[in-house]
Amino acid sequence: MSKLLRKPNNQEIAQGVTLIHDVTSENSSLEYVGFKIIDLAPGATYTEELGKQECCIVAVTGRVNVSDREVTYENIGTRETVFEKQPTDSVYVSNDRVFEVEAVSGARVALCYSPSEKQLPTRLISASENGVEQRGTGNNKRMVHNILPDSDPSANSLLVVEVFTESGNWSSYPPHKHDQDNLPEESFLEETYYHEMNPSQGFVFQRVYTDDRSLDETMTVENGNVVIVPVGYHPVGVPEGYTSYYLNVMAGPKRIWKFHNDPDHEWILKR
Ligand SMILES: O=C(O)C[C@@H](O)[C@H](O)C(=O)CO
Repeated sequence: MSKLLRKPNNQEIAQGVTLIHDVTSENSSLEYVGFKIIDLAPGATYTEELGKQECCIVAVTGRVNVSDREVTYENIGTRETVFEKQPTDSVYVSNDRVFEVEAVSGARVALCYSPSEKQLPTRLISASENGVEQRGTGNNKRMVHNILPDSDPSANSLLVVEVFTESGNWSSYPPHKHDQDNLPEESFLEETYYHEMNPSQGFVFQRVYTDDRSLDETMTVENGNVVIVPVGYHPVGVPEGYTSYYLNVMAGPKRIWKFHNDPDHEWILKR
C-alpha cells in the first residue's frame, strides 16, 4: 500500500472514544499538518492539551459541546451524514490551550493541527459562516465549503475546506500543486485529504505526482481513508454512481493558498 494512503485505524483510546486516524509529524513526512479523526459515543469526552499547535475542531457528523475551559460552545454540528451537503460548525483553538469535546449524540470529529506559537482567540466558526462555492464546469463541477480560508485571519497557519464532487466528476482538477515557497507565484502548503463516499462501498482515484515523477502514486481510495499530500499535484476522479466528500487541511510556512496548475492540463480551463 502507498505510504500516502491511510486506512481507518479504529483504536479505542478511552471509553466511548475511538481514534480512527492519527497523522502526525512523527508517523508521516508532514511537518506542518497534523490530522485526527475521532468517533465519540453519546456522552463520551475527548480532552487534549495542545502545546505548540493550533487546532480546528470540525463537527463532521453529530452534535458536540466544545470547550477550551474558558468558553464552551454547546450542541454544535449540523448533520447526521456529510452527504446532507450542508455546512457544519467548527471551533478554532489556539496553541497552549486545552480543549474538550463532549458528544451530545454519536459524533465524528476531525481535529486539524498545525504548529503555532502566537496565541489567538478561541472562535466558533459557525456553519452559516462557511463560504459555499460552486467551482468548475462540465465534469469538473464541485461544491466547496470554506471553513477556514486564507481570507479569514482566525488561525496562524491552518486552512480547512470541504469538497463535494458528484458522480463522474473530477475535483482538485485540472491538477494543481502548492509545494514551492515562491510567492506571489506559488505557496508551500502540505495537505491531507479525509475521504468519504456515498454509497459507502464506493471508491475514488487520487493521483499524487510531481513534475519529475520522482513521486507518482495513483491510489484507490475508499470510504474513511486519508491521503497525505506532502508535495505534488493531487487530482481526484469520482466513478459514476458515487458522490465524493473530502475534508482538506492545509498548512505551510505562509498562510496563503496560491496554487500552480500542471501546465500540461491547464488548457482544460481555457476551453
Ligand atoms: O477546487 C477543488 O477541487 C478543491 C481543491 O482545491 C482542494 O481543496 C485542494 O486541492 C486544495 O489545494
